[in-house]
Amino acid sequence: MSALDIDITLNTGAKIPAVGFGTVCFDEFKSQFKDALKAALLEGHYRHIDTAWYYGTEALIGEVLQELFESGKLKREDIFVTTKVWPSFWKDPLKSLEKSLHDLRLDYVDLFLQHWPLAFEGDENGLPAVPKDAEGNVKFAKGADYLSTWKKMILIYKNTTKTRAIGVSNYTPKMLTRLLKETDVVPATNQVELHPHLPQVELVKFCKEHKIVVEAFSPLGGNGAPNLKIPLVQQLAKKYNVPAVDIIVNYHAQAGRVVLPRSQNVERIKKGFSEVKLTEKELAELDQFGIDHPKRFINDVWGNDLGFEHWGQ
Ligand SMILES: NC(=O)C1=CN([C@@H]2O[C@H](COP(=O)(O)OP(=O)(O)OC[C@H]3O[C@@H](n4cnc5c(N)ncnc54)[C@H](OP(=O)(O)O)[C@@H]3O)[C@@H](O)[C@H]2O)C=CC1
Ligand SMILES: O=C1O[C@H](CO)[C@@H](O)[C@@H]1O
Repeated sequence: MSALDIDITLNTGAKIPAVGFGTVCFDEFKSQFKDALKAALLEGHYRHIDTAWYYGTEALIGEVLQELFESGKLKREDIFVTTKVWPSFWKDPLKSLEKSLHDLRLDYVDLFLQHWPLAFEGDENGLPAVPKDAEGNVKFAKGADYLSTWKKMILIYKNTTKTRAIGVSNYTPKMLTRLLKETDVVPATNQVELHPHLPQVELVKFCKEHKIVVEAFSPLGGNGAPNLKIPLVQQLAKKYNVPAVDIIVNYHAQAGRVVLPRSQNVERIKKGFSEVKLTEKELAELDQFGIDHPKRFINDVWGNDLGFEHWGQ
């Protein structure tokens, strides 16, 4: 059995495959990106793509999807596609979504996320993506409220067919509490950094209580996959006779979370991930590891004032 076959039900009733293909791609790997994605969809049997306007990979994804649809190797309904609106597009999430759909060559996405609870200055095309002043400080949009983007996303969700669900990313429980109080759509997901070094136990509990599916980004700890070296992860990999990456993937999938590993290595992608039945005790031990050894790997400067746990380590 493959972990890639596991589905999770969203609060819309739709199913989201528990494992999604992460599509952040650094420039030096862009030439390999299409081959990696094709391998993921055809040989790795991924059914879920996690992307964003910010990643600059949507046009490449669109080329691959068009080719696979036209050749009959894949149908639109076979895959779940997520995109996100970046803070520099905070005033006009519809324009951002339309740009993403154009590049992805799709009529709709399955999930549209607010990438960060932030608003940056930016022109009508969301540029520059990260505006900075002469001293190099990020230029936040003065007087902007991150919930205004969410409210506009609600209108897109209710009044168009361009997305089947909406959700958020990088929200804390405090921000979600405010969102739930002031608006009438519960986000389908909250995508956050989450792994055995950062189990975010309180956030996970909050989301479960409010039927918000948690999506774990940077599950391997980003470049170099440092989380694969965690002794407990290695120990469990030995016990179950699987690669360490399978322990990380199942840590999330088994707990009802989406997990978004990234790889540009075709051989790794083709292997997929076995389903491993970790015990409740082992899941709790993986959480406890992070409580004892908290570490966040994605420390983008614009998140400095968001009040995240263990920021800036
Ligand atoms: N909402 C948000 O704000 C954010 C969302 N994300 C999403 O999450 C995705 C994943 O997070 P990201 O930070 O990109 O990275 P990951 O945590 O998935 O780590 C990627 C690194 O792990 C390596 N790797 C992958 N598989 C293996 C393996 N089996 N053995 C050894 N090394 C491995 C990759 O190298 P190689 O390519 O050589 O395999 C790469 O260096 C993103 O692509 C994006 O879709 C990420 C950050 C923020
Ligand atoms: O989604 C995202 O990816 C980048 C790089 O990891 C991060 O800044 C952003 O939130």
